[in-house]
Amino acid sequence: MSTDAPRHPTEDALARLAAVIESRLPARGGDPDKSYVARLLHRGPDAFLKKIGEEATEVVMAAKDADHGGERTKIVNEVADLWFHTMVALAHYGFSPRDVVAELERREGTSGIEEKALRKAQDREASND
Ligand SMILES: N=c1c2ncn([C@@H]3O[C@H](COP(=O)(O)OP(=O)(O)OP(=O)(O)O)[C@@H](O)[C@H]3O)c2ncn1[C@@H]1O[C@H](COP(=O)(O)O)[C@@H](O)[C@H]1O
Repeated sequence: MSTDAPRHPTEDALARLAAVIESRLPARGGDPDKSYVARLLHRGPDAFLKKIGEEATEVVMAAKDADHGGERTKIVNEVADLWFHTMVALAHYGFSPRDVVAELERREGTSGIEEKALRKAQDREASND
């Protein structure tokens, strides 16, 4: 897990939340009776992975509602729920938001179209071997 210092206010907020989530891990003594995060982690991957699926669906529903004149801010609320639950999963698997940001930084400047073409060329080469 990365221990780099946060470099931006957004990262700072994510790093603070990640630190709280990590403090709720069973190995760190998180108490399922007092903490929602500790309860989710205590119940194991099926519990928080199911929440990620639900929250992702809620993001889609909020966006579709907004497309039909519904409240746009619901999108932000649902994405916050999704990010939060994915952060619980990251903590369980020993990662932090910094690791995700590092991956996005690694991809910076590479067009998805370029990346996909490269991947297909590599697949073709591998299947010719
Ligand atoms: N950001 C969040 C956060 N976002 C959402 N949630 C909870 O995630 C749950 C979302 O589930 P739903 O919206 O589906 O509501 P629900 O029907 O009550 O959920 P379930 O019964 O299905 O679990 C709710 O209980 C929310 O309160 C959060 N709970 C905690 N945090 C952060 O985590 C920190 C630690 O929380 P505790 O571990 O509870 O102290 C808090 O200080 C916050 O910073």
